[in-house]
Amino acid sequence: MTATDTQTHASQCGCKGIRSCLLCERPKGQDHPLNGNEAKVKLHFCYDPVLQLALREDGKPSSFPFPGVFLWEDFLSEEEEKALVRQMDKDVWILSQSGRKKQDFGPKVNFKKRKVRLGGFQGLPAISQALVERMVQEPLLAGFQPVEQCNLNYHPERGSSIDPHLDDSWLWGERLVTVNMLSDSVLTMSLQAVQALELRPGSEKEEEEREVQVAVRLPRRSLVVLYGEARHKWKHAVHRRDVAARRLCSTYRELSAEFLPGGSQAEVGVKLLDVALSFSHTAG
Ligand SMILES: O=C(O)CCC(=O)C(=O)O
Ligand SMILES: [Fe+2]
Repeated sequence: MTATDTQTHASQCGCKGIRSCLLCERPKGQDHPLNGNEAKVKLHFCYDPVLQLALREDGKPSSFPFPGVFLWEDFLSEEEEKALVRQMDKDVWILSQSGRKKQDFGPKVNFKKRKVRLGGFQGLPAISQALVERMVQEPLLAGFQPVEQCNLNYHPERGSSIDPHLDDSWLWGERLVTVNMLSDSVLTMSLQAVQALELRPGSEKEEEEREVQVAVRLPRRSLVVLYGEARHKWKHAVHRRDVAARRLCSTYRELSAEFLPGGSQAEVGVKLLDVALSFSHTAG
C-alpha cells in the first residue's frame, strides 16, 4: 500500500485518539473483525424483554433482574422505514468516530464546559413528528419531549461500532429513545461483575474481576428505551461483530431536570424545546 493509498483511506474516516475503524486499521494491517475491547474476559447474559431478566448464555442456571430497558417491536412499518431512510439519505452524512457517520439535529453543546446554545438548530426533522406522537402513547414515554435527534449510520465495510459509554446526564434527561432501521443488531450493556452480580468483596476474586455483558437484541424497525439503571449505571455499546449489514438508528433525547420548569436553566430549556418541536427541518 502506498502513502497515497494510506492517506486516501485515512481521509475517509473520522476516527481520533483511541478510536478506530476498518478503514484506518487496514492500511496498518491492524484490521480485525472484533473491536479491541472485546478481548476482556466476560460473563455473557442475554436480555429477555418479556421477563425483564438477564439470562446466562452458557447454559448455567443463573439470571438477575435487569430493569431499565423497554423494547417496542415493529414500532415502524416497512413503508415508514423506507420513507425515513430515503429522507435521511437526502441529507449529508458527516464522518464520525469508530467508522460511524452521523446527522445531528439539536443544539450546539460543549459538554466539558457545560455550555449549550441554539447555533443553527432549526428544529427536528418534519418526518419525525408523527413518530414522536406515537411513542408518547406508551405510558413509559408519557410527556417525552425530544430536544435532539441524532441519526447514526453503521456499515460492516467500515467496521462501524460505538464503544461502551454512558450518555451525558447534565443536559440529557432520563429516557434515551432509539429507533432501529435496516438491520437487526445488538446493544451490549456492560458492568463490572462485582457490581452487576452484587458479589461479596473478596468472595470469588476471579469472578469479581470479570465484566458482565448483557446482550439486548435490537430487531429492525424496533424502538428501545434506556432509563434507570440501564441508563445511568450500565454502559452501552454496539460492537463491530453485531453490525452485519447497513444499520441506521435515530436517538431522541429529552432535557434533564435542570432545563425543565423549576430547574435553574428552565428558560434555556423552553427556548430549545420551542425550536426542536417546530419540526421544521426538511431534508435535502
Ligand atoms: O447505535 C445505537 O443504538 C446507540 C447509539 C448511542 O449509544 C449514542 O449515540 O449515544
Ligand atoms: Fe449512547
